[in-house]
Amino acid sequence: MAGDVREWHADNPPQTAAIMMVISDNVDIISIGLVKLLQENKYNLFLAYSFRPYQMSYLLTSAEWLWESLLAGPLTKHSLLSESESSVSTAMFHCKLCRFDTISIDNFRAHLLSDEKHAQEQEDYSSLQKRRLLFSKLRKVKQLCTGIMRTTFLGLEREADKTAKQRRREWFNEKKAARKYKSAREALSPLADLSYADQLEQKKASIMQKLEKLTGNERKACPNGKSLPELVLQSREIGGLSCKLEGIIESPLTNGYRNKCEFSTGYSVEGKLTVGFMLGNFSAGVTAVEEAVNCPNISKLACRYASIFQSFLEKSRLPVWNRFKSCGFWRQLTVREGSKPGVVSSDEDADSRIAEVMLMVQVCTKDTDEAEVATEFEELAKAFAEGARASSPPLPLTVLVVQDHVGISNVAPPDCPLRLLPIPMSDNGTHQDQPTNVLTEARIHDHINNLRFSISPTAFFQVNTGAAEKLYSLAGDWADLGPDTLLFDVCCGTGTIGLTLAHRVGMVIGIEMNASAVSDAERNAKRDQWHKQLQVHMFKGMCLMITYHAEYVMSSLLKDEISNAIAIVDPGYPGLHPDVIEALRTHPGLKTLVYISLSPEKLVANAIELCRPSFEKTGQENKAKKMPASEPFKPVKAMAVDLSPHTHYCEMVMLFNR
Ligand SMILES: C[S@@+](CC[C@H](N)C(=O)[O-])C[C@H]1O[C@@H](n2cnc3c(N)ncnc32)[C@H](O)[C@@H]1O
Repeated sequence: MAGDVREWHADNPPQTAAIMMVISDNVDIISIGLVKLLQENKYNLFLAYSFRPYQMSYLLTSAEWLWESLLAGPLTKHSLLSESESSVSTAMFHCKLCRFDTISIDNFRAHLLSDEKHAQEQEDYSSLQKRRLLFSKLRKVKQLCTGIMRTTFLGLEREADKTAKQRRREWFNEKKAARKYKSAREALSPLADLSYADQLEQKKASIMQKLEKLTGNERKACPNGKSLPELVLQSREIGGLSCKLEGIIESPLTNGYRNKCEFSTGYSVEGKLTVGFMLGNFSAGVTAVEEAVNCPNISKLACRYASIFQSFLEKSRLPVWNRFKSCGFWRQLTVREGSKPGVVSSDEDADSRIAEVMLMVQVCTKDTDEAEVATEFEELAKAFAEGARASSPPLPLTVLVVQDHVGISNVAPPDCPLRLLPIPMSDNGTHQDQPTNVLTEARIHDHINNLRFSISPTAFFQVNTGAAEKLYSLAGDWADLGPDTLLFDVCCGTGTIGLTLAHRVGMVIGIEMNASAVSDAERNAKRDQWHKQLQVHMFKGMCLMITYHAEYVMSSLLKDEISNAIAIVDPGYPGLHPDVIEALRTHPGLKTLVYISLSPEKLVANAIELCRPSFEKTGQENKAKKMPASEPFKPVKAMAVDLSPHTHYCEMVMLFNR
């Protein structure tokens, strides 16, 4: 029966005010299993039995009856053996032979003496006395529980007021929070079982929600008595959206499109040493690492390198990283791929786009013997080189680099020490002519709009090259560029946006905090292609890439005399710093802004600051509202761009002007 109750519970969202009646003579036996479940879910429980249980039940019941008296007629106080609110005392002694109940030990003794049948029971009299003591203790516990029940009843009444919808939502949220993925496919490609058209619909709907949210937040941000901002007024004509959503741009590839994959090391659910993906967050207690089986977004090449690394680790003398103890050696493998120029691959042969491969193995060399580390690195390079050659078709391997990171999480700072490992060319031990510990050549190349981009190990590069090309073209088209435009590429990474649009503007200034990405950007800008195409020279007027946090330099870069500036910002997850927003918003020469974001929530939060009307200060505003007097931006249009098929992520582009 306990099983039945559990099954019912599993099939039904918590019915906080549900009443459950248990009819059983074995309640004392089943109660241990049920007590936690029923208390946690605050079910309203009634018990009925044909005779009093030998032991009192620990269940918190609302009332208890003898079944016969329940059937005999209307419920009376007498027939109610236990009723939580009035705490009526229950019969404490029960004769199993003739089902005699009494609360008096003397009556019970007299009953036992009444005939021979009870002689045996009489012998147990002394044990009954002991039991009496126990029962009296239990009765106190029950009285205590009755008090708790009363409080629970008040809670139940309040709970009952909640709508079924609310309860259902809470139930699903709890389930979601407790969710642990069953497979790497579920964790990495949660939408893979939907058709691509359905995935796009889902993403579009989610972006529309964000646009509605922006309208709502702008309305809230407008002080009483002030006229509503234009975007709130115009939203009435477009279904509550803060601006029109033009649509969603599809990814050219839906399978094998990722050009960067980070594989963790660890142990699978079965305890097998694995190079793959964690099935959830470590902070949520998930530690299992599973192989990337059936994850359509990942290239076959990346999976092959993960499996070569896994075979190597099985033989290595050094341990894999232990997340609980924060110790171990081998931590992570990053596979980065560079694509050939102009190759249009299809979902079936997505790997045919790959021309160059960079492998970055993250280790923690702390407390490990240097000579042993050197030997292991040599064997690692050999394993990758041989594995790449033995694959069919052979895999490209351009750069092998080791990142030495001692931190707790695998996310290493960009200035973490890197070491370039020579890649053996063949079994006879000849090596590629590569210097060790010199990182000048630790780069692969990718192509966007037929331009070649250098990518160093820690530099950001969009993970879906084909879709990124569409994203940058859209940003360029919306930005309304001209030959005298000064284009600010804010958070420029390797300079992809600014450089792909440089031929359409007078000058590009890129701002990026990651020094090696800026060095890539400078190399990319200096290439012959730029000199020929644009007759530009670095730092002589056309393309300037600056290594700085945007918040420190934005206001000084936006000089007063600039009248034709356009900014394209792409800050990633953190969104724009308030100082950058203030600099952009308060410069009168900046009329157009294109915001690209993988985190539509952040975009919406920043958009509120960009579009909020500036009111005279009353001194009452909180810090977030202190925007110096300036003309607010208006959101003109938005577009979703799908850079991550099979996942929930979606890039959002929004055009603002004023
Ligand atoms: C989403 S990436 C975009 C890079 C580039 N626009 C592209 O598409 O390849 C965001 C970039 O912003 C940089 N970044 C983040 N916060 C920054 C800040 N406060 N100042 C300057 N750059 C920043 C990161 O290092 C990263 O390269």
